[in-house]
Amino acid sequence: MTVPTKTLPSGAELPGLGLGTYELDGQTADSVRAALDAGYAHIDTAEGYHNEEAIGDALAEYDRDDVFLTSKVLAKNLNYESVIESCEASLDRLGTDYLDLYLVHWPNPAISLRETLRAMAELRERGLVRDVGVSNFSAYQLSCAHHVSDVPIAVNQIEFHPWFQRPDLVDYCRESDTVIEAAAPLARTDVFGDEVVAELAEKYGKSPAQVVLRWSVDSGVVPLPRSSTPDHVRANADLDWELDEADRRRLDERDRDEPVYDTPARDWTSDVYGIEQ
Ligand SMILES: NC(=O)C1=CN([C@@H]2O[C@H](COP(=O)(O)OP(=O)(O)OC[C@H]3O[C@@H](n4cnc5c(N)ncnc54)[C@H](OP(=O)(O)O)[C@@H]3O)[C@@H](O)[C@H]2O)C=CC1
Repeated sequence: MTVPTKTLPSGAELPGLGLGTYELDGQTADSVRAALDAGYAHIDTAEGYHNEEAIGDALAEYDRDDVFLTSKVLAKNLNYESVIESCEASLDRLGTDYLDLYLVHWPNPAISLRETLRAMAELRERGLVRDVGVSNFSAYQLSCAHHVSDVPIAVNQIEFHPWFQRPDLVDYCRESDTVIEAAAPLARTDVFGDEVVAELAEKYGKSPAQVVLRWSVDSGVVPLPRSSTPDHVRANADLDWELDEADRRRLDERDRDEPVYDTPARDWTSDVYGIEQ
């Protein structure tokens, strides 16, 4: 697989493709094994996915230092003590003594962002996490995070796929040196029905998933496709081919501003989420 890595503030290299694990349920450990055997070096989980123990079981069969491991703290656990406790509990369930990346799963305007990020900095200082970041933050919320944090905000994990390309948020992430990870990069299969995706899959002899993932990587984001089907896990790592520039641009033009999971009402603005927190 030819996927460029991204250098994070700690100096670590973030692999350019990761396995998503949301709702893998009983398939979690087998999917993680299939991914690591297929050459993935990056697993994305969260305390909210209730699968960290299964991931830990699978990881125990591999060299921990060969895997880039991300988890996330739930939005309800963003006060100082809860962030620390959540991270320690995730480490325990995952059977590891560090996370490569720890993310704030969703913003929570009821809890001080400064306090949350102070706890994230403490975790980094203690060596429990190597880099910290956020998820589902709007451009405004991300700018607040950069403003109040004592440690660099390495990543914003956001919904991103051909039907939901979020150009303003993507531009701000780039301007602020924040790596974008693509959650729901396959739009939970919805985008497979897009006529241009289908046409390009036919043209290149690839699956719609492979076309969308190749385009994601070419767009500069880090896709996190989830699959419970080992053949799909392996196929999604087949990125050793190229989309023509003109075809890539055709996919750029498929944006419909249409999320599969993002809730615009959660995109709080300055009224409730100010930098003075
Ligand atoms: N930070 C956040 O709030 C969020 C983070 N995420 C992260 O992003 C990851 C991916 O997003 P997710 O919402 O899970 O959905 P995806 O966009 O990755 O879509 C998953 C679906 O695609 C199918 N699929 C995967 N590969 C193929 C293939 N090659 N051919 C056919 N079908 C395929 C899977 O079915 P099958 O199992 O049969 O292969 C599954 O139904 C999550 O697991 C999570 O890690 C996602 C949402 C929110």
